[in-house]
Amino acid sequence: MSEMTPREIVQELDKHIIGQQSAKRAVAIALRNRWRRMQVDETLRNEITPKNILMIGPTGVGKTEIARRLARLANAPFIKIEATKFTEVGYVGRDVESIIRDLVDIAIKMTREQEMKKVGHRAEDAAEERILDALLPSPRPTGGGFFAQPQEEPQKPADSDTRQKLRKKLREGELDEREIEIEVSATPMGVEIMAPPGMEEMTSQLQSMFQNMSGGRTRSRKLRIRDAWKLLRDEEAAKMVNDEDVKTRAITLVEQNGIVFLDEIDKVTQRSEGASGSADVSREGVQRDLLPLVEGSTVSTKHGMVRTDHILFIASGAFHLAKPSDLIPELQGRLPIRVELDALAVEEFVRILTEPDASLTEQYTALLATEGVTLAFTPEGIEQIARFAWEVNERTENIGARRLHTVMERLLEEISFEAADRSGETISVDAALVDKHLADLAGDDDLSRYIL
Ligand SMILES: Nc1ncnc2c1ncn2[C@@H]1O[C@H](COP(=O)(O)OP(=O)(O)OP(=O)(O)O)[C@@H](O)[C@H]1O
Repeated sequence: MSEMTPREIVQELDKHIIGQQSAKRAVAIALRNRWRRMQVDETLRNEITPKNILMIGPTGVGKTEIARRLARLANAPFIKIEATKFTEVGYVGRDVESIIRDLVDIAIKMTREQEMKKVGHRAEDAAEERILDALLPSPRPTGGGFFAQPQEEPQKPADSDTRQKLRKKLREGELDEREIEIEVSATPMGVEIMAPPGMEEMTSQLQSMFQNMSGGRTRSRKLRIRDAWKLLRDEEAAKMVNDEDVKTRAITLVEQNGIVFLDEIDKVTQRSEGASGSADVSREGVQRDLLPLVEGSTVSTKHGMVRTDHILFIASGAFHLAKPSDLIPELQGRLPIRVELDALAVEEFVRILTEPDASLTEQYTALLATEGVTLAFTPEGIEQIARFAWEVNERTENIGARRLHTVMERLLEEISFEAADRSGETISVDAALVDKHLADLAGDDDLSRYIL
């Protein structure tokens, strides 16, 4: 659990997202409240539910980015889902509980990766032994035991001279390209088991039944040592990680720390674009379906039951036509914190291009540096890019900061293509260069619509 104070959280978010202070503050408080909740005594703790957030703002201004970065800071499992997905043809009636199931899958993956990292060193040692065993015939008189299985040996034999030499070479990477034959566990059968809704727990039982049937079988593979090493390391790490532990921890992680980002919530209100007759019913139906999740219910997943009471929900929408008050009252009540995000103008675009960690200009500069080309952005050049992106947004469709990606790609297309032949050059991205590459698009709305 993150122990960062709201101020620290906002400072961290500032490294990636320009402006939008009230949204940053709201999510920072929500995160800190989780920590606070864990400090109060247990009876009270169970009563305290998160104050969910409704983010209101046009597309591409950082709503998702704020939530995603927050999740990363908090090491929280995170899922983004479009509320409208549940109104699509073919999806009608698709149970919204799948959001939680997907979130649990994400948490399992996160937890397993963390656990594998923890046993990393031990796994690397074990992999090294197995490679040495494959390189050196086993010292024991076991007949054809060329591929010894160290995990079954009660004690490690002392290194012989040759083994020591090989170990040294192996560590220095001298043997990387050499081929060896190793025994690896046969990949589990490609059986994907789908259980009917509500009976997801059955899937994991069936899955493990199938896995037992394939029962620890191995097959031998010929691989370069470099590849074999990775494979064996992962295999050893997987053996050291306890799946049941991972499951339990992942479920706790979801229950206590999970974040669900519900995008386009405004589109499932009655007043949303193109709303008519029967569509209204299904839109409101989606809100009704979502309500139990947000209010707190138990969802059955293939890894176990998950309570949703303490999951943080961040709903978001542009609310151009609909208003938050068009949501069903119960849902409005469950999204008590309202924050508005501002539309972005030229000034913000300039900052987005240059200030965040790994900003777009930094990314392109680094990419072209690999070709020996130095990109030098001048302040006027950046200003011009920002202005251009803003104008296209105004004239065609406002897609917020996303426009910067398409504009930058277009601007640097020629340079990217030729970079390999221009090693050693320094290219100044100034106002003149920006004009030269983008001028033909500047006056042509139709062309802009297609290209940018
Ligand atoms: N204020 C900002 N600062 C830095 N980058 C931003 C900002 N706003 C948007 N971006 C960048 O623009 C892209 C799109 O932003 P984001 O996904 O947050 O949009 P959004 O507001 O959630 O829109 P939508 O509701 O359509 O999903 C991201 O790559 C993000 O990095």
